[in-house]
This record gives sequence, C-alpha cells and structure tokens, in this order.
Amino acid sequence: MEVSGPEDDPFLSQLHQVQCPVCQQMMPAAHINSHLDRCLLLNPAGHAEPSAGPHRAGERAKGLSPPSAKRRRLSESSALKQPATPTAAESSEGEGEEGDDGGETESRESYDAPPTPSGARLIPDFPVARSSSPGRKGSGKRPAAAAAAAGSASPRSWDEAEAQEEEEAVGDGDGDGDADADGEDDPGHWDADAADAAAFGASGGGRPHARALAAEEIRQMLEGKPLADKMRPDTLQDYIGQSRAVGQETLLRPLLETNEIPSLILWGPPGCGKTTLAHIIANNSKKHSIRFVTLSATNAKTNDVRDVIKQAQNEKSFFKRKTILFIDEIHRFNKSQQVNAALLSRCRVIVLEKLPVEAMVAILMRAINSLGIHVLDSSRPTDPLSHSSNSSSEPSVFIEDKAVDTLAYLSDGDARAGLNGLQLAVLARLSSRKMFCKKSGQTYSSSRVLITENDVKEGLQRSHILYDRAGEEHYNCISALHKSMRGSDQSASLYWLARMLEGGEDPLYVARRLVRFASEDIGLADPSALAQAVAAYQGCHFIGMPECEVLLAQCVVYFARAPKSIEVYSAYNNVKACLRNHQGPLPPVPLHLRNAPTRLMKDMGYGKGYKYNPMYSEPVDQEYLPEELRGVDFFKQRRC
Ligand SMILES: Nc1ncnc2c1ncn2[C@@H]1O[C@H](COP(=O)(O)OP(=O)(O)OP(=O)(O)O)[C@@H](O)[C@H]1O
Repeated sequence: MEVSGPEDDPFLSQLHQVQCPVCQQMMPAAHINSHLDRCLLLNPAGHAEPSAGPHRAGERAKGLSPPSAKRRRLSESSALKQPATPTAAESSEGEGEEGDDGGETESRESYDAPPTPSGARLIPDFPVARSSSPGRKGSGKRPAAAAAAAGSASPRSWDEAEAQEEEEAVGDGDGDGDADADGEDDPGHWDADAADAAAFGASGGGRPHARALAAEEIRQMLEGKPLADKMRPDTLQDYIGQSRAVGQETLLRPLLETNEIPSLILWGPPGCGKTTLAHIIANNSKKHSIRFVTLSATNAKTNDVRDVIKQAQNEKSFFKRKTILFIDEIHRFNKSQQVNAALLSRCRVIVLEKLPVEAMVAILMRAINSLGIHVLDSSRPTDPLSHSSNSSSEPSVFIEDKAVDTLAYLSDGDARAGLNGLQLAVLARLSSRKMFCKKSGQTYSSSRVLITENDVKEGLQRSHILYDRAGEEHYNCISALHKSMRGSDQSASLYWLARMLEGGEDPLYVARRLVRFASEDIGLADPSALAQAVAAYQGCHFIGMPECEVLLAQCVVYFARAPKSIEVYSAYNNVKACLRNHQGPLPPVPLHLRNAPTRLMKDMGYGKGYKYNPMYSEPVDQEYLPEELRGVDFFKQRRC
C-alpha cells in the first residue's frame, strides 16, 4: 500500500516512545520528525544499522564508516540466506521472537535487500515440465558447488561463495545482470554434472544436476532456518508460475518493472507465493530508493500502522521519497481494523493460484540443485550406491525422481510445505546415518545416501503440511465440514472431519462447531441434534484424542443424515435485524405484559388486563408484541 500526502494525526502524539526506522534509536514520539530529518540526511539510503546513532553518523562523515550496506550484508549472509533484515515471512512466522526486542521492532524495519545482479528479465517464462526442459538452470546459484567445480581444496563456506559470486555479478560493470543470472552463460557448470550423472546413471530424467556435495555439507546447509525461507526467490526471474497474475500480458507486469506499485491485496492459498512476491517487490524497490516497510497483522496494532504512515508522510513531504507498506497476513486483522469494503475498494486484488505440480517440481528442483543433491532416473536402473569411489567430486546424496514427483504432488500447491518436507526428509535420512554403504570399511564422507519416496512422505507428515491448524486451512476445512453436513453428504462430512483431526485439530473446537450446527442448520427439524452435539462435546472433553474421534464421527454422520431446518435461525436473524434497524427509542413493553410485584406498579397499570393462559380452555386473544409491531411474523418476513 503506497502512502502519500501529509495528514495530521493527533493519535500519534499520544505515543510515548517510537523507534527510528533508520538508526533504530528509541526516542519520544514528539522528536521523531526532527530526528528523521537529520538522520535521513546522514543516511539517505535509509538502511537500518544496528547500534547506529549520532556518533556513528559522525564516523561516516569522517570516512570511518563500515563497508557499504551491500558488502556488509554479503559478508553476513549465510547459506542460501535472505537479506539480514527480516522478510515479511519472518515477521509473520514469529522469527522476531528470538530476538530480545521481539518481533515488533524487527517487523518495522525497512527492507535492506540488496540490488539483484540480474535485472534483465524480470518475469520468467513459466518453466516447462521436466520432460522437455526440466527445472531452471539458473534458478539456484550454487556457490559451494562452483567451488567444487573450481577444484577448491578447502571448500569455501556458502557465505563466502555467495559473496564472491554476487560481487562478480555486480562487478561486470554494466549492472544489467548479464553475469549469468539464469545460468545460461555458465558453460560447463551443468555439463560437468552431466558427466557425473553418466558415471552413476543418474541423469535425473532430463533434470539438471548440481555439483557434488558431501553429505555433511548438505546437512549443515539444511540446519537452522526452514528451507522454504532460504529458498525464497529475490527476483521475479526465480518466481515460478503465477503467470496469470504477474506474467507478460498482465497489467501488473509493467507496474512491477517500473516499481509503480499500486495498492495491492495479494490473495491466494497458503505457500503459493504472496509473501515471496512482496519480498521481490521489496528488493526491487531498493533499487528505486523506495522505502519498504513490513508489518505483520499477527502482531501489529492499528497504532503501528499509523506510525508507519506518519513516517511515510514525512518521507514524502521532506524527501519526496515513496514508501511501500507491506502488511502480511492481513486477514488476521480484526474486522474493525480491516474495514473490508473500504479496503477492497481502494486496492487491486491480485489472485495468485495454487501452484500446479509442474511448478512445484521446478521449485523443488531449484532447491535440490542448490543443495547439490542428484536426482536418480528410475528409468535407468543403475544403482549409484554400488559405485565405489572416494572421490570428493562425486555426489553423495541422491533422490529418486519419483520422490520428487510425489513430493510435488502431495504438497498440494504449497511450496512452503514441499520445501520443508524435502528438508525434513533429507535431514532425517542424513541424521539417521542410514547409508547405503555397499563396501565394508567405507567412511562416512564417501558413503552415499538415497532419499526415497517413503522418506519424502514421512517428511511431509512430519511437517504437518496436510493441515495448518493456525492458518487458512483451519477455516477452510471447518467450512467444508459445515457445508457437507448441510448438504447431507455423509462421506464428505467424514472426510473433512478426519482431515482436521488427523492434522492435529483440537477436537473440542470441532465439537463446539457441531453444537452450533445443531441449532443453526437442523434446529427444530430434529431437536435432539442439539443434545447429541452437547453430549459429543462432553465426551470429547472426558476422553480426548484419539478415542474421541469416533464420537465426533458419529455426531457428524447423524447431522449429515438429519432433516434440516433453518426456521428458527432465520426468524431470530429477522428479529435482530428489526432491532438493529429500528429508528428512535425502542417501543415500551406493553403494560399488560409487565410483572407487578409491588402495589405501586399495580397502581401504574402493570399487568392490568393480562390473561393467564392456563386459566382458559380456548385459545386466548392477547397481544404480546409492542403496539407498533402488531401483526409482525418474523417467521415469514423481516419487517423492520
Ligand atoms: N512462485 C514461487 N516461486 C518460487 N518459490 C516459491 C513460490 N511461491 C512460494 N515459493 C516458496 O515457498 C515459500 C513460501 O511462500 P510464501 O511465503 O510466499 O507463501 P504465501 O503465499 O505468502 O503463504 P501464506 O499465505 O501461508 O503466508 C517461499 O519462501 C518460497 O521458498
């Protein structure tokens, strides 16, 4: 969301302490504007610098400043790392909690992403299926692999290799990124791999191969941050799929290229690339000297948004500098914060789709290549594990091609799930040291590891990809269950129930929803449904999972089979609408319906004329609604 134009906000004056987004200093809110004026003059790029302050600015003025932000970042980066400053995903995933200052401070930092060395081709063509042109050669830079190719005696750390490679790319002088951003101009890089592959019969079904890496190196690279975070693309070139949203012919494409970003809402299923697209925009915006600030609705308050907006207004007024505010997980804002209709009318909604299997294969292959893992072609049944060699240039970790396909398929379009499943599968296999050693006396470093289809299935289960309890999937599945029962589809009802419970959903949560369903959808068509639901809730409470699953299953099937009635639910909604829409004071309770416990009340006419129904053998003619609602039937229509 781009913010521009000054606007006074008295709310801000109430803030006590705020943090300068440039030097990170805390200060009274009243001082931030004047401070920013000075701070930004001293540090126009707006890079966040830890422990920076006036003294540091002085150092810079005297030429004692540390290396440029880019060089610093490179030296600090680690294996396959994203920029040192937090990405939107990090803030949303609570990485900030690890720091002393919590996630809030971090999430407010401006992006400090480096300019990408490749600017020539912003949007990639969709990578074709592996049968014709597998993977993307350049999608993963493989610095460590490059070191191996160069015959480096002592393998460099990933950091050093990445730094050098980026410097080389930048150092080509024209800044157009033609230093092999996509790997096309990297002669021999993959050819040598092909030679390895031929030796082991590991052609990977036409998929490209990475350089050989020792199992221990791969294990180290996989530890720490989730692989999905490490693999987050920095450029549109590595952004796979989503051509309908950001492809050549889209309206968004030229805007992204020129960094004229309109207010956007990125909408799509989990792990399809929303945050990643924002991350790419952030990288790009750095090149255009646009500030990019990220907040996560999981922990940001309305005040935080106001704070950022105020700073953005200052930037715009004084420095003509634009700000892009990225709010991740915006659906986590409560309703009043979202102001849905108003928000939607001001934003372009970009719908990202669930990633198809081919795109998932490409994303996984990019990671597999980056890790230096070789793909085994199941159509060529050579057993690479039987090959004896102690040469360090030969691959030590393999993955079956059908394991890649299965992973791509089971990830269900969620790249995060796929990548993290891969990470767990490889780590589990490496950690258990279940090596396929064919020769006795083989050392660990020379033994080989095979990642099988079963490994990735286990990896997926361990990463709980099938159900995201805290996220969108939680709401999607409960909605699907509710609708299946309403539609009297007992099989579908059981399916959605099992999907939630197997995914770790709280059975009491499901039971509470069933209590609601019993009245909302079955109602008086079968009043015992409510008793069933309450009993199921109590039963779950007593015995817990997994025993209680069958209680819920019984209740769900009962509800799917039960007759349905929304009569009461609708009528009650009509009454609520009547009350909400009423103009002026609500009508008084008719006197004859009022209780009259005292003499005074009786004298005032309370209860006067009331007909006590049990005393009458015939139906009683008596009014129960206020005068102005006489004759209203909430079961037939909404009156007010
Ligand atoms: N289109 C893509 N191309 C390449 N990698 C992708 C793509 N989409 C997602 N990924 C990978 O998957 C990871 C998760 O994606 P991302 O965080 O963008 O998902 P998201 O759509 O924001 O999901 P959520 O709604 O759950 O937050 C990224 O870190 C990246 O490694």
